[in-house]
Amino acid sequence: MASQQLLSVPHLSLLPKVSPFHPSLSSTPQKLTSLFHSTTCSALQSSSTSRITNLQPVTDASSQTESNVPNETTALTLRNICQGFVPEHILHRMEEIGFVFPTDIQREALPTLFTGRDCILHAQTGSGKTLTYLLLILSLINPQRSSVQAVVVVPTRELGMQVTKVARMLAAKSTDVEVKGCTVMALLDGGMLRRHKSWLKAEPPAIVVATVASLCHMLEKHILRLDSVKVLVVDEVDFLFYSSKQVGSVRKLLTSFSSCDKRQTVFASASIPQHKHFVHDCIQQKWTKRDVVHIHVSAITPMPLCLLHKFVVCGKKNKHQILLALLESDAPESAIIFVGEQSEKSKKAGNDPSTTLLIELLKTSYEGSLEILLLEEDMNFNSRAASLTEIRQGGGFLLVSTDIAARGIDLPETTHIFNFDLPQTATDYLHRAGRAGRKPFSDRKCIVTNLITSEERFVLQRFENELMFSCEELMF
Ligand SMILES: Nc1ncnc2c1ncn2[C@@H]1O[C@H](COP(=O)(O)OP(=O)(O)OP(=O)(O)O)[C@@H](O)[C@H]1O
Repeated sequence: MASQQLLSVPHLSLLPKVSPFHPSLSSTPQKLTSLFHSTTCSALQSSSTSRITNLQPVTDASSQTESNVPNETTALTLRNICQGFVPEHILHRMEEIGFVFPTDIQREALPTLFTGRDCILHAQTGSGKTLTYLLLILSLINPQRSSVQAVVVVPTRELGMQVTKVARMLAAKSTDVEVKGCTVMALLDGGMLRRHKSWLKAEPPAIVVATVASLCHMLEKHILRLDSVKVLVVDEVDFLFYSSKQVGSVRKLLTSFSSCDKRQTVFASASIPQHKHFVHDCIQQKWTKRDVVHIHVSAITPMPLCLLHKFVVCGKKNKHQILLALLESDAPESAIIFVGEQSEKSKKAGNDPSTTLLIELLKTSYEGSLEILLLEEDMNFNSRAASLTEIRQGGGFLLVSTDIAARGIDLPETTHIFNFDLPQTATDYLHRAGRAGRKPFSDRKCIVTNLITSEERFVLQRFENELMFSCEELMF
């Protein structure tokens, strides 16, 4: 069967076409083994033991060491993996930003991606999937060509802005080398589409980061064409396929607006439910080529090990007071408080949404120093952008949000997550929790606390079973 064929050991020819001067070949044979081993493991089975140090028991969130940083003299670097594929000035920039050692997904996926194969990047939240696919894109772009050569599709404007920022940082024009930088366009819902139309016609950018609706609008109006696209990335692919209303447009994008034979296709997410089925669909539906590789890192522990999970059983009436008490006792450096979306029934009844009530409570009763911010779907795009900009300007924050902040948003300062309302599914729990613990080489433990009623205990237990983590009860 096709899917079995995919998961078999790759041929030696799948090894990256490394130049004889590649540093990985110039030193020890061990390094060649390491590159091959990564590719083999990834296509064969789930792997990754690189965070084994995190298995040690911990007691609190304040033990802040950096002991997971690889040994500088012996470890494989991102440069080792990318040299010969990614232009030197981009490697230089990458190191300047601080990306020196590969995370597990980068080490395992990049060699396979550089061979040109379609890949499904399936790795924990905060594991560095964005840099993985951006390095592939930057290895293929020709900045001299005036055409769209790579497209990254994202589910929300916020995630799109974040990916654009990282892409622009890496692809910026180099000052000391005569190399043209490549342009990155953010084609996102709520943006100025008229201005983008003129830009696309006058001088097409090399990379487009887009939300589905805005991208399809441009394609349908023939303002943008995907003929010269070498790589198409769909980030948070399971969300776009299974949870959003845009699945029809995503399918069209993958099959009608472009053909999988003419591009390299990359899907990324921390959660791909029934992934074997998904791989099968990818081939059957021609979303990818037949030899697509599913690269699954940390399959046994989908939940990052740096997260500690707790719960407090409380009544609906004293939830607010419990939250205030937790904020005082835990003293987070920065936190996200997730609240469920208001139901249609509650809206019709004219009730205030929980987010508004919570913000009011915090503004009047929270005595800490963190800045209180709100992010939810119903806000206009400018207010949404303002909230995230304020966060990114530094200083501690207390962000009250619906699930709009649950996917992809990277706020590495976040030390605590509070589920004021439980999420709907285990997958949603995974992504909410994963907004904390986003420093790949840090040993820092972050805390996820759930405020639940006694009837919700079994729901949380189900999430624990499904995601293989355990939650400790806090007594108040
Ligand atoms: N090689 C690296 N060295 C140091 N930091 C890195 C490296 N790669 C990525 N990071 C950092 O790790 C954080 C998480 O990366 P990223 O946002 O790509 O995670 P992700 O896998 O896409 O997570 P999610 O599934 O939640 O979207 C970011 O702050 C990023 O800058």
